[in-house]
Amino acid sequence: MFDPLESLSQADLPAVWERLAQIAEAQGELNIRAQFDRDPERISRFTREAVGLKLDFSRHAITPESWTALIDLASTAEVPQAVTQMLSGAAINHTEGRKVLHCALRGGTNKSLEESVLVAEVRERLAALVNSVLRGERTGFSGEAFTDVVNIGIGGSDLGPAMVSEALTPYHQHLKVHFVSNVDPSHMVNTLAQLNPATTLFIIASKTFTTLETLANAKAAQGWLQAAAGSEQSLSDHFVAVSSNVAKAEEFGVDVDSIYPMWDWVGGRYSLWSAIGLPIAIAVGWENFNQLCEGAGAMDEHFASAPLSDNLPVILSLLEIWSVNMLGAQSHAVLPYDQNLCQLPAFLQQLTMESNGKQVDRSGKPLGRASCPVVWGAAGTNGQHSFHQLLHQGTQPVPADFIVPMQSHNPLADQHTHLVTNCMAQARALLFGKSLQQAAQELSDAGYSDEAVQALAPHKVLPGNRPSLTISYDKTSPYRLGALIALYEHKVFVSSVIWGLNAFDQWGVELGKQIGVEIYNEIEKRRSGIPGDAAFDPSTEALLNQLLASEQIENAL
Ligand SMILES: O=P(O)(O)OC[C@H]1O[C@](O)(CO)[C@@H](O)[C@@H]1O
Repeated sequence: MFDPLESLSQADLPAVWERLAQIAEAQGELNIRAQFDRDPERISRFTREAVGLKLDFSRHAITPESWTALIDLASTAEVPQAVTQMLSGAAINHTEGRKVLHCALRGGTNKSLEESVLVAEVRERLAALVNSVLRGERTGFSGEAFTDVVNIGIGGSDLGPAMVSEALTPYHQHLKVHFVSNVDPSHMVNTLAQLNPATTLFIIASKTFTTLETLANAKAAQGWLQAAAGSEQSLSDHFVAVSSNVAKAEEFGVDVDSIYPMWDWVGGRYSLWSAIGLPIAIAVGWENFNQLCEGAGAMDEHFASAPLSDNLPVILSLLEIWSVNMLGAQSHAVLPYDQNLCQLPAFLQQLTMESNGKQVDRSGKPLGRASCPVVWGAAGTNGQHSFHQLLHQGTQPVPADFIVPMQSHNPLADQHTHLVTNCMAQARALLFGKSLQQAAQELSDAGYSDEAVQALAPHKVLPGNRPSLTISYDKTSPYRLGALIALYEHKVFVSSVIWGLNAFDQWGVELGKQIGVEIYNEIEKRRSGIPGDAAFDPSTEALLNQLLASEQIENAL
């Protein structure tokens, strides 16, 4: 198994890790607030801007000394060399022998790649499809224009397109886009209940075209349409497929002219820029989809060329490394103060945790240190009325990313000002907290007895000193969103280089799929009275028997 990143000479890394550990130990729990008094330059020292995204990381538990050592870590890990390898098309996904070229889908920093030709061809076909659907030229079996599009896909073939489509709601054209991912029949049934078969277009999105959930849902869609159209009608205009497995899509029954290829050098969770982004392009129109890709392309340029200390993805990664490996953070909150970005945390969960949730290094040896934190979050201000309690008073500090546009697409009275001020207030409350003395003073000012003050005050203490950063920008436009997503994609890559792991495979998801097939086959046998030959653990057996018994009860009714 050839690994192009083996050429990185990271021999001095252990010494830099050691130095970081010493700094962290000497620092202890850094009083972040005090750093602002000590260093009047702190804001400018720890704020950077690129592609219209302003990153203020002055509220993280870093000092000029630890920051210099962190930059040294990125440099000693040869991050710039790894970036060059990725962008030039080296097969850095070495466990699958694949290149990692999602950047080539959005212009690419390396225009001479042979893959760019393929990208251009497919984009031309996609633009034609999007325009014909939006203009009502491609029609369904009744000759009526499509009004609704259902994307059937899961994981990377769902989360990115669904998140972006919702994020860009203000740019929507006239077609409604729906997403069905779960094999739970309720997802498909609930979606179809709102739709007219004659005017519904389905996109079957699956890189492999072997994913159980997607194939089951695609079959259900075929049945639903056929039942409505009658068997003599051709349904070919109702189906489009996106896949790197064109033969399988054709075998399924999709017309070859309606199959849009992607390639094994695009990872599923990095694929929204490929034909997998088709539902986005139909939702917002081709020009806006292009803008999304251009914003990402601009972030690629920044990533490839900015010095480490000004490089936004590198900075996000180093803050993650510091928080996880030196301060012991086990989770990371993402808090977009933009309702349209409410699916961003779910998207970042797959991007981050499927990429870096790994325990061995590139050569298969145990990492020996923590890797990816648990990523979670929700749109503000909703999260404030739910889990922010834990952020403020829980026993584990959770570094938080606040993401906030300064302008709304929907000016409505003073609501956007309230939204942004809440974002500012949360970051400030996390940092400053409330001391026991302040809590006691507030209570006695409110007229509580001394006894009540003593009893209540500890419950009202917020320790503060909890790290956060802010990414602020003008407005959630396609271009800005493209840059934001690419920022996080590259952050994940930088962390993987520093941890020394492969961010682009996902072997951990396979075992559950295999066992699922074994259990399903066993159920089929037992249902048809054939004695089962597989023996599972008692807990699985108990559930399996419960399922069969409940089917018998249902059948008897
Ligand atoms: O696009 P496909 O091949 O259907 O895969 C869907 C998703 O399934 C996974 O392989 C995980 O099961 C993801 O990596 C991927 O995004």
